[in-house]
Amino acid sequence: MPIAIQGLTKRFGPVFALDGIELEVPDRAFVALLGPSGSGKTTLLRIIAGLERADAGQIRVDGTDIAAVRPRQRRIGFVFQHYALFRHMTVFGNIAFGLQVRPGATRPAKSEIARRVEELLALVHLPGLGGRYPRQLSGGQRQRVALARALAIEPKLLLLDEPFGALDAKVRKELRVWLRELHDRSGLTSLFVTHDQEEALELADQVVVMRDGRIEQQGDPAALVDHPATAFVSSFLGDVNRLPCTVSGQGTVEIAGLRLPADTRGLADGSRAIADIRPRAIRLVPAGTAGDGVVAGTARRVLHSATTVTIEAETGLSPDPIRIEADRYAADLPTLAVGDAVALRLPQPFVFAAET
Ligand SMILES: Nc1ncnc2c1ncn2[C@@H]1O[C@H](COP(=O)(O)OP(=O)(O)OP(=O)(O)O)[C@@H](O)[C@H]1O
Repeated sequence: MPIAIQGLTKRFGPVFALDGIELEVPDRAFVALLGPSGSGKTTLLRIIAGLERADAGQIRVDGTDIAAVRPRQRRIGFVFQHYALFRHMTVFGNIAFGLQVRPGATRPAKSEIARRVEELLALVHLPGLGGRYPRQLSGGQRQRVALARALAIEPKLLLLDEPFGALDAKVRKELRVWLRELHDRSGLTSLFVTHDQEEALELADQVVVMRDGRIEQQGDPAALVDHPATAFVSSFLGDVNRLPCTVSGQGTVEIAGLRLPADTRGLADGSRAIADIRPRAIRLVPAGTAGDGVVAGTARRVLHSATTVTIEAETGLSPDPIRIEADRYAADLPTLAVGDAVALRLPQPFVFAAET
């Protein structure tokens, strides 16, 4: 079901948890709400779910203002990180709960509930585990039961608040791939809260970046990564080298004498700006190489991780060394030691007005 949110505002004392949110979510979309702690993600989800009331604004789900619909009748399923399973109930009992508490006329027959629960257990890849208690399950299995419980009421809209936040990285990765498949198969519209940018970019069709109760930028993952609208989005979506620069003509910036092409629209010639360059976008070229966008430097640190090599190089372009991140299995990666001469080929940076 499509969601349309207009002017949604929520204050807690002096804090604007939400400050005039405008958001359109198309039918069947998988949308990630991404933002730092306290940016308003959970509050937005709780208001849609009916667990919290907005001070102002409107939410329409499938064209209907949900303020007039009781939470139970909204057909919204939710899975929250801390919204634990009922410990004293079996897996079966947990999943069946939403159907069993329906008023008489709309409550399915016992046999029908049993059939649905079995179907859901198969869907979340836990067949035959209906008789277990939550304590007899792993963290990942518990979250899948929580998802089956949310799906039991046949929601049109699924709200997920860091559902895998407490799980280890490997299980988390497996579950998010699986969740995306489940979303695609079931025809749901899903809103997923995370503060993990990798998770948001990998999972979602649309990513909404929030900051201080406002939407900073919204778009598909590629648009956000390739065209961050603000310095905040640029640094929030991944590691950046942030270099002071000057706008030196249409489509060019100068960083300590080095000229680079850049999208400088909206910035005045001669104005001070910042140039963001991702460590992964920098190429190491043989020392001594000259040419456009190439700067010479000296390696000051070389750090090895399981899959990458991070080099910090002093170049004179910025007070701090520039970080370069390379795939450690790249065929052309030179072996470097601290103190070696290096040359870096810089890509087109993201440029923003200097922060005042
Ligand atoms: N019940 C409450 N009472 C007072 N302030 C609240 C309440 N709930 C949220 N806030 C405040 O509203 C702001 C937004 O909080 P919210 O939980 O929505 O952020 P969030 O982006 O989900 O953060 P996190 O990633 O840490 O969960 C924060 O400043 C928070 O302290």
